[in-house]
Amino acid sequence: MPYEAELAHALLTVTRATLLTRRVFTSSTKGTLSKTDTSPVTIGDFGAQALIISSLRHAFPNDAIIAEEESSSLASNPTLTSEILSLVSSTSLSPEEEARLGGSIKDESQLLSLLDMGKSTGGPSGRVWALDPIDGTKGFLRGGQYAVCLALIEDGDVKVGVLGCPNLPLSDTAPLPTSAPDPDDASTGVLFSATLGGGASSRPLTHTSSKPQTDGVKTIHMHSLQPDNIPNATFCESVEAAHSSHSDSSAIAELLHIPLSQSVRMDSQAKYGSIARGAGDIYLRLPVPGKGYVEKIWDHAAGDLIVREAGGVVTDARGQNLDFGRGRRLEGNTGVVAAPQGVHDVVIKAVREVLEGKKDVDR
Ligand SMILES: Nc1ncnc2c1ncn2[C@@H]1O[C@H](COP(=O)(O)O)[C@@H](O)[C@H]1OP(=O)(O)O
Ligand SMILES: [Mg+2]
Ligand SMILES: [Mg+2]
Ligand SMILES: [Mg+2]
Repeated sequence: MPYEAELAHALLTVTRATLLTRRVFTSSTKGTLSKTDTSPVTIGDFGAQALIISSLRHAFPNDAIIAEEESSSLASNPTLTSEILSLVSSTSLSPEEEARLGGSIKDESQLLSLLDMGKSTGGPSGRVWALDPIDGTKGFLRGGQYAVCLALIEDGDVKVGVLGCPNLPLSDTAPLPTSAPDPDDASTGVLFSATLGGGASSRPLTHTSSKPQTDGVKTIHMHSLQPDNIPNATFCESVEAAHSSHSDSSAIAELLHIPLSQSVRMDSQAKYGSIARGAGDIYLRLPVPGKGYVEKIWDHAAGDLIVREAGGVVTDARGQNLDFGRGRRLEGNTGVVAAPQGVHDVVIKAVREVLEGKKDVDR
């Protein structure tokens, strides 16, 4: 199977990092800092990024990396740096698995230099890994959903995508969660993955060295929805109204005769994983007027491939494919609309009708 080695590595490194973030999630102190753009970052984000970059440098030394965080956000904070080092030094993987990932991080200076190895500018050619060590940091801090996201992009196309979603139910048939998860519940925690042309899968996040990662793997599919049954669809969107316009999504739902009670708000790329396994149907991310926000590739690459491989279509709000070959951001796209193949056209028509009806608004 093409990209088999890359997928196996991505699954293991995302597992190790997600288990680290879970330890921070359940701890009372998360070492939260505010970045220059005022968004939050925690020792969980830094720890997960350093571990994943370290393993990628070990296994694929010639590949470029684009990652969200950088060491300057730590603002030379020695207390937090040493907390992160102790966090990355404790592992629940076996010695063999640790060896596959290149082992642990030696000291603070290695930790800081690894954090800064995700500064590639990307572009239309070559291999680049896109990493979001914690997507949905606000959800992570609120006790809600978050995801550890890693994708391999080659010549602008996503070839491998893995999402670690520690707070989603393991069961593919469980409904979209609407309340805070119980992190101690053994039926919580799932990994989603896909390779281009190889389909999409889910598997348990719970990991012990005696339980290989091939245990519990299931192929996942979106619901096959047709225009006639759109009113039965469930849609999901960001919790944060600053990230996706809630008023536009309500207007679109009304046009499609989808009751608003069928909307679920959750943080992070857990939305992509949820619709890919049929625990929801449509993901709407609608530009907020006046913001001019350009989406980052690490917020979408893995989810885009997982949904497409599960039988969905992912475009921006104008119906254009997401273009991952334009650098660190999705410079050619605005918003995201992900839906099953059978209804994506109808959903885009409604999205355009609502957004174009407000053309006078700066967006
Ligand atoms: N104005 C914005 N519009 C859309 N997405 C945003 C905006 N500001 C931040 N984000 C990003 O949205 C992602 C979370 O999405 P969701 O709300 O669906 O969970 C985060 O990665 C966050 O980036 P950041 O890391 O800078 O906070
Ligand atoms: Mg993110
Ligand atoms: Mg993040
Ligand atoms: Mg962030």
